[in-house]
Amino acid sequence: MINEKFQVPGNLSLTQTLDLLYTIVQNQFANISNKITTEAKNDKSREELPNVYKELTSLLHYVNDGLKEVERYYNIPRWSSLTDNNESCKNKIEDFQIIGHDIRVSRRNLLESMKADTSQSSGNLVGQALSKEGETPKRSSKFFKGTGIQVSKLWGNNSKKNDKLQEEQEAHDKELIQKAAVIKERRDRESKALEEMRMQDEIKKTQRAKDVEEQQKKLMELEIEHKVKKQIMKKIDKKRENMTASEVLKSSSRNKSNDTSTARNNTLRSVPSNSSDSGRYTAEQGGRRSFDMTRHRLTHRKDAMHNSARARRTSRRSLDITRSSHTGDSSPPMAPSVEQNINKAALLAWSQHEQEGVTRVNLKPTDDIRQRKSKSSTDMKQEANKSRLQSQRTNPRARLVRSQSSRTPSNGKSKSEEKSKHLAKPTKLKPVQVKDKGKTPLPPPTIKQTANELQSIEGENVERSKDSIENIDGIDPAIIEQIKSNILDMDDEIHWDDVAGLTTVKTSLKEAVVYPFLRPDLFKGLREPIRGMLLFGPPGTGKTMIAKAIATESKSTFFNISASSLLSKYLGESEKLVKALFFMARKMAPSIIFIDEIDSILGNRSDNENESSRRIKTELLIQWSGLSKAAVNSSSSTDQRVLVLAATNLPWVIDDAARRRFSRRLYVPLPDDETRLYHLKRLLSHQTNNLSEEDLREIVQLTQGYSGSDLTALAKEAAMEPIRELGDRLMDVDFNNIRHVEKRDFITAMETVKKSVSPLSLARFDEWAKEYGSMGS
Ligand SMILES: Nc1ncnc2c1ncn2[C@@H]1O[C@H](COP(=O)(O)OP(=O)(O)OP(=O)(O)O)[C@@H](O)[C@H]1O
Repeated sequence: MINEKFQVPGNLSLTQTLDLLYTIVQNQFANISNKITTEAKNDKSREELPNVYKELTSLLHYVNDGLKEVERYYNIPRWSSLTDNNESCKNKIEDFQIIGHDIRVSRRNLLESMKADTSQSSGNLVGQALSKEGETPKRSSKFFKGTGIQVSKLWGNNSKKNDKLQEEQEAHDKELIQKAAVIKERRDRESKALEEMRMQDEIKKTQRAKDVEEQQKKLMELEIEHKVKKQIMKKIDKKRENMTASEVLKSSSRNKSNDTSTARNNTLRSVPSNSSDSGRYTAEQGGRRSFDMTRHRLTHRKDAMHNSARARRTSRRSLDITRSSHTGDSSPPMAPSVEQNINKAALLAWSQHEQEGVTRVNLKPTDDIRQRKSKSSTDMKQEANKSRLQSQRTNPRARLVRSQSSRTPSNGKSKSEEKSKHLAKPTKLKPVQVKDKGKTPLPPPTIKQTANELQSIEGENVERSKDSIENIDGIDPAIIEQIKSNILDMDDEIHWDDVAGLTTVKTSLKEAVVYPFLRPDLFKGLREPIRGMLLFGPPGTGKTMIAKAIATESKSTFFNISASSLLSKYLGESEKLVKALFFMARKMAPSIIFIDEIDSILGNRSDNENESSRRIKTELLIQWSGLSKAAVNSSSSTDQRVLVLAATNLPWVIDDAARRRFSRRLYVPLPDDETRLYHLKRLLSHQTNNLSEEDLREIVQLTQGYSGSDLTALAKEAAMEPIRELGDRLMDVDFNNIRHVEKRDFITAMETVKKSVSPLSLARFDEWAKEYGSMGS
């Protein structure tokens, strides 16, 4: 290889060619270096050293010629100008200088070692070596001219055997070696600096990550601290409220004064307001409730706060009175610990009395306190029983849920009065068990009785809520108006009988929606009603009709929405509308929010989706989820009776997130023979006709694949035929003289009204129904 000349491969760039040459030289030099180490150790092979020296010189020639070839091939006038713009070339040239330095050093060392051998032996190794050197290249290179270095000087060697030349060469070698050493040093420095920079970067990165971690930790700690504080504050507040209530009760029962009895009443009122979640309500509250729940809640909360504050003031006063009357002097108030004990005892007595109807106190206070406590708890028990009985008398809903243990007979009031009390029912009620010892409980009401009572209450609610939608607190009246005019559907009354066929669909809907809405008492827990149902199928199969029929049959408020009724030209209005819609639906429960063509609102998300429709979609999904959450967290049956019912002809377009929320997906298929017959009969029932059962069956056969709406259109078209025949006589003809509709009219109409659903789309519906839905017929 060394004796050959380097050839520039045509397909490489300059840098690649330099790389190739460098790799060849590097490998050759590595081989020669190996030889030097092995041969220098072996006496016999030392004779080979001159050859090795020659190889080193040839390698220098090879590099020299190779670089000249590169110069020629790439037409490089000056290496220095090239390297100014080309960093990688510059580095490569430096690499050549370094390897040149290494080759020269090895060659010099080898020469030294041969000189030493010559002085010892008779042979002249140096002479041999020098005589074996190749010829000095004749053409000088411009290589390194800019830097004052010339290839001829860098790589050339003196083939002259005289010492002078040799010395010159050595001096030159030294110079080059020094230069190469400088380059090497600079490179080392640079790589060291680079390494340092990299290390510093690493340190900075690690430090930054640590800082972020610490900040997150601190934030988390702060959050936890905040939460804990909040919980503690809540507990303290609750305790304080309860304590105040019990204090007032205690003192009022003892003093029996007018002032303290007012405080007691107020306190009794305020207790449930603070613990409305527990679902206990007093009779006064129930009686006072207006139907407008939101306003009522706000007013009630205000009242409760007011009463509670008054109660606290009164209780403090009454506690002082009690204290002074008990001690008989005007001594300073009791030490806080004793006061706390009294409070605790009263609180415990009150809560246990509430739960069990018996007094049991676990604290062990002083005799004095014990006396007061037992007395007050007995008083409290009587008070609570009294108030409960009163509550049962005045609050029918409360009586209803409590009637299993104690039924109070009607107190002779008129039906309308009773109804008005029904309307004033509280939203959240839980059965409160009162142990009336010694009394035989009346038999529980039958399911039918309970259902009837519930139904009458709920029916009244719907009526009232429809009247009072003008002013629902918290909703912009303009939005209410929009919902009322565009969405709330109060006109159409469609019953099951109006919908032809679809028995399976009807049965499923009755089970999933109608019965749970009518009998919320039966459909609780696992049986709780679903909150999302999808009706899908070809167009005109009666999906909208079914939705309306559900609303009628379940006595629900029907909100009928579509994409157009939701889209508002004002930014952000649509979301408000959606929010208000769900809010109203809850208020007016049982309700059905029917979304026709849901694919246009909740279709698959895409990149080119319009921003406002994306926002509506998100709001709709949020509100829908909120409905489920409200139901889960609520003990009230009304909250649970809001259903999102949707219809689509393109179920496969619906977004996955929306599809998931439809617990049931019912296929509403094309009508079968029997359904078409039933539908035809219903359509013709208001039209004079001569069609026999046989004619009808024939038409049914001819209308295979017709949808419900196709059939309606066909019947309308057929009914027009006798009129068309009249032509201009139409204006004078007597109604009774118009001929009846006949089979031939249907045959003629079939030429105009054809089926609208293609077999291909039917196959697609079947496929989707198999995968995601349930079949209906
Ligand atoms: N099963 C049916 N019983 C009685 N009438 C039906 C039935 N199916 C369809 N129709 C008739 O077709 C008309 C359109 O029905 P409807 O709007 O309920 O269909 P749809 O499935 O909601 O259609 P789209 O998917 O196009 O909204 C109804 O007004 C009714 O006259």
